[in-house]
Amino acid sequence: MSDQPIRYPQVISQWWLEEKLGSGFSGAIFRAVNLHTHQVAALKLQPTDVDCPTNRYERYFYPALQGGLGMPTLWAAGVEGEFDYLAIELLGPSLDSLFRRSGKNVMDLRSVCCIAMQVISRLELMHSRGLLHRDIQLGNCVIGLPPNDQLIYMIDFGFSKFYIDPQTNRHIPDSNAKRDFIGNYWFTSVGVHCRGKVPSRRDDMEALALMLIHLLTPGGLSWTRNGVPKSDTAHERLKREKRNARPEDLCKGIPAEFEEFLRYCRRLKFMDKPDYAYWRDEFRELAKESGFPTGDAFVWPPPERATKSDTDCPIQPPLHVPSKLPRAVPPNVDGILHDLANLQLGDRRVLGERNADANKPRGHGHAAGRLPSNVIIISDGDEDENTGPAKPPSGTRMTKAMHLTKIARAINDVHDNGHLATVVGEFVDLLHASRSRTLTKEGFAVLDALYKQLADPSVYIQPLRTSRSGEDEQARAPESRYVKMNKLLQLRTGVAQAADNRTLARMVAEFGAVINKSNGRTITKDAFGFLENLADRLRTLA
Ligand SMILES: Nc1ncnc2c1ncn2[C@@H]1O[C@H](COP(=O)(O)OP(=O)(O)OP(=O)(O)O)[C@@H](O)[C@H]1O
Repeated sequence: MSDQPIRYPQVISQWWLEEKLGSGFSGAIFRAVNLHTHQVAALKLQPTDVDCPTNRYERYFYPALQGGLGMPTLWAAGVEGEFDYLAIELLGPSLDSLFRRSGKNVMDLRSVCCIAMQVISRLELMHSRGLLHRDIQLGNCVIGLPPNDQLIYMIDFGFSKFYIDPQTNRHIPDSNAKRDFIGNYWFTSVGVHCRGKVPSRRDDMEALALMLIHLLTPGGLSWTRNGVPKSDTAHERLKREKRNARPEDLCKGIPAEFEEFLRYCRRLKFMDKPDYAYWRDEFRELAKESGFPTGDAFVWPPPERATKSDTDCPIQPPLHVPSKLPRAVPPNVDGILHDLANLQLGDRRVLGERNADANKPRGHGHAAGRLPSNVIIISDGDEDENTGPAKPPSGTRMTKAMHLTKIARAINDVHDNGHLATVVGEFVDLLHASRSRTLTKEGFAVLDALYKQLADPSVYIQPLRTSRSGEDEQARAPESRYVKMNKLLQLRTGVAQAADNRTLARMVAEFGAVINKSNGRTITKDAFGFLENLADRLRTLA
C-alpha cells in the first residue's frame, strides 16, 4: 500500500458517502445513504491492498452474529474498484468518545456496572456462536441510536476468530508456538499480550476486566498513560509494566468485585467457559448495594442520582421497613448490615460462658419495645428467625454477597456451639462453591461475626477488615507467602486442641489477620482446613 493519503470516492456501489464517522488503522468509516432506498448506514471502507485486510475478515464473521442483541446488522458488503466495503447498521458514539467528551477522570460506578453487565452479555453471545472478539476496547463498544441508545453494541470484528472449528466443531488447540500479538495495547490480556498465549474466551473476559478497572482508575491504567508505544523498547516496557501489575494494586480503592473478576478471568483455563451469568449478577448486585437501579440500561450522561425512569428494570426495594417507621431507602445497605452486626442488643451471651438457662427461650432482640430508638428493623421478608440463613425468595438467585451477609446475621443469632458449627459449615461450603478464592468484605464480615460470637457478643469489636479503599493498607503490610502458609498451617492443626470458645475467638481473629495481610486475600487449602476443623471443634465443645 502506498504512503499517500487515501482518497475516498463520493459513491461506492449504491452508497452516497457523507461525513466521516471515524477512522482506523487501515480504513475509514462514513455515514452513507443508499441512492435507491435512502437507507442510512455506516460504510466501512478499506483499500483492497492494505497489509491488514480486516474488512475481508469482518465480512466472514458478521453472518454468524446476525440477530444477536447488541450485534450490528450487516446490510451489504463487497468490493468495488479499489475498495472493500461493509454497509453496517448506523450506530451512535463509542464509549471511548463518550468518556473523553465527559471530561471526567473516572467513570461513575453505576455506568461501569452497566457496561460490565452488557459487555459480558455480548461476549456470551459471541462465544455461544463460536467466535472470539479479540479486540475488546472502549472504541469497539458503541451505543445505538435512539431508541437503542441505552444498548451497547460490539463492533469491529476484524481481529475476531472462530475458536470452535466450524469443520470439526471442536475447540481450537492450545499451542506454545511463537505468535504475533493480536489485540490492543491497553486491554489485551497479559497471557496473550505479554506471554504470547493463544487467545480463548478467558482473554476476552480479562480484556473486559481491565477495561472496567481502567474506567474506574483516575487517569486510567498506568500503562495507558504514555500513549501508543512508538518503539520496540517502549512496547517492551509497556508489557513489563502490564505483566507486573498485581490485581490488588490495580484495584486499590475500587470495589472488590473488580479485583475478583480479574483474578477469576486469569484463573480460567484455556478451554474453560466463563460463568457469564455469575459475573453479570455480581455487577448487578454491586450496583444494587451501591444504591443504584439493578437494570443494565446504559444511561448516558449518568443521571445525578439514578431514578426509576433510568431503567426498564426498576430498583428492587432491598429492605422491608415496617410501616410505623419513617420510610427511607438507605444509601448503603452494606454499611447498615455491618452496623447491625455490631449492634449491642444487650441480651447476647457469650457462648463459652453458657449455663443451664441458655436453653430457655430468649426474648428476641428485635422486639420493638426493647430496641434503642435509632434502630430500624431490617428484614428481607424471607427469613425465619429460628432457622438462621433463609432460602432466597423463589425465582431469585441469591448472590454470594447476599448469602454471606445472611450467614453473618445467622451467626449473630445462634444459641449454641452445635448450631454455630452448622453455620460455619455452610460458610465453608459457600466458599468452596465460589469461583473466586478471594475473601470478600462480606466474607470478612462473617469472620467478624464469628469472632464476636465466640469472644463476647455484647462488646463492640473492631472489624477485622473495615476498608477496601487503602486506608487500612498500613495495617495490612503484606506478609510473605511463606509466613502466611506457616501461620495457617499452625492454626489449622492448633484449632483441634482449642480448650474453649475464647481460644477459638483468638484463632479466628488471627486467621482473619493472616488472610487480610496476604496478597489477594486468598483462601488457601490450609485456610479451608482451619475453617473445617473449627466447625468440628465447635461440635465437640457443644
Ligand atoms: N456502525 C457504526 N456506526 C457509527 N459509527 C461507527 C460504526 N462503526 C464504527 N463506527 C465509528 O468508527 C470508529 C472506527 O470503527 P472500527 O473500529 O470498526 O474501525 P477500524 O478501522 O477497525 O478501527 P481500528 O483500526 O481503530 O480498530 C468507531 O470507534 C466508531 O466511532
